[in-house]
Amino acid sequence: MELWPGAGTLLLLLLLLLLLLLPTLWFCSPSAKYFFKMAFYNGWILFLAVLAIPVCAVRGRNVENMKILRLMLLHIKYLYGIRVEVRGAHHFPPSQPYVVVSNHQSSLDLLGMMEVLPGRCVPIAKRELLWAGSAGLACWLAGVIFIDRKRTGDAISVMSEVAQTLLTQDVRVWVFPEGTRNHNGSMLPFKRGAFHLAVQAQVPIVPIVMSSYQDFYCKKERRFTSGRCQVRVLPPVPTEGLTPDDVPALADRVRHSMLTVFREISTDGRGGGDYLKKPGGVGEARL
Ligand SMILES: CCCCCCCCCCCCCC(=O)SCCNC(=O)CCNC(=O)[C@H](O)C(C)(C)COP(=O)(O)OP(=O)(O)OC[C@H]1O[C@@H](n2cnc3c(N)ncnc32)[C@H](O)[C@@H]1OP(=O)(O)O
Ligand SMILES: CCCCCCCC/C=C\CCCCCCCC(=O)OC[C@@H](O)COP(=O)(O)O
Repeated sequence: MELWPGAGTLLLLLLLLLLLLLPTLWFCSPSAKYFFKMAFYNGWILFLAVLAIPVCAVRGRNVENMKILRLMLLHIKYLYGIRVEVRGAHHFPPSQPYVVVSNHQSSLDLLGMMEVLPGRCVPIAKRELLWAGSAGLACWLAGVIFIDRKRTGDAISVMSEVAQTLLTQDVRVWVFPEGTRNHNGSMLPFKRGAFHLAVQAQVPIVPIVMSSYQDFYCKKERRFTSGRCQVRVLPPVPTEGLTPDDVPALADRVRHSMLTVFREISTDGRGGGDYLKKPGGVGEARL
């Protein structure tokens, strides 16, 4: 089935060109390596999405398709020499709906997410991702929930519908409560939608912390080498009996516990101690 005549060939030629350029990487400047690696990361994901679409299309839009996307993305960490260590996976509640909240540093979060993604768990994504070519269609087929961050009312009604779906279809949801990628370490203030969602559905919140990528990746410094990242699953936070009035305190409490763990498991980009603990460290400057 020729999806888009010529587009697939074009994409393949682009990938072949990128692979041919690979050996020249060793003689390039660090920033050229950064750009090449990020271009290949997005290009490779777009290519994998082209392969995933016909397989996912068999079921149509279905959260079970997230398994296919996960299987297709798991190998990428090896291509980039990123060791992902998972701790606390036993905290995931067995066979029940819940809301996962995790920090969001970069599109590399995909690697840690895919490492621990529970079954029937779909991310909430910005609407722009729907137009990201084949990746958008693959996400749509996998049941990814899209929200328009610029229209709070619409986003809130989408999230309210999700609260029903969680229970009626035994689905879990993965939210990045910072609402955007945070390249500077620490954690941005949390948006409250994920917490309203969990309270409306009266399901637990499972906080997940991905350690800082400063050791091997920094967008500002155009640095992208190999390294390691820890994905820490924290104990579930119950929401039974909570009401919308409890949401601000709940969001702050979860963010505080995640920030504490983020500091514990993160080191600075120069292999030194915890870059957030040093006086005036990036994280403290932002607290
Ligand atoms: C192989 C192919 C590749 C495939 C890749 C596969 C994986 C793809 C992965 C892709 C990963 C992509 C990852 C990405 O794309 S990350 C970017 C998208 N994600 C997000 O934006 C995070 C989710 N955002 C939210 O939850 C926000 O809260 C929303 C958007 C809903 C509003 O945001 P806003 O900016 O307005 O701020 P606010 O939170 O202070 O809310 C304002 C007010 O509204 C109240 N309120 C909020 N919510 C609710 C509610 N539900 N019921 C009742 N009330 C609610 C709230 O209490 C507050 O009122 P008050 O308390 O001040 O009085
Ligand atoms: C990233 C979608 C925007 C259109 C980009 C077109 C090319 C995209 C090519 C391949 C897409 C790879 C899918 C990566 C999945 C993770 C995406 C991601 O991390 O999006 C950033 C989003 O969390 C927050 O966006 P902002 O930090 O507010 O900006």
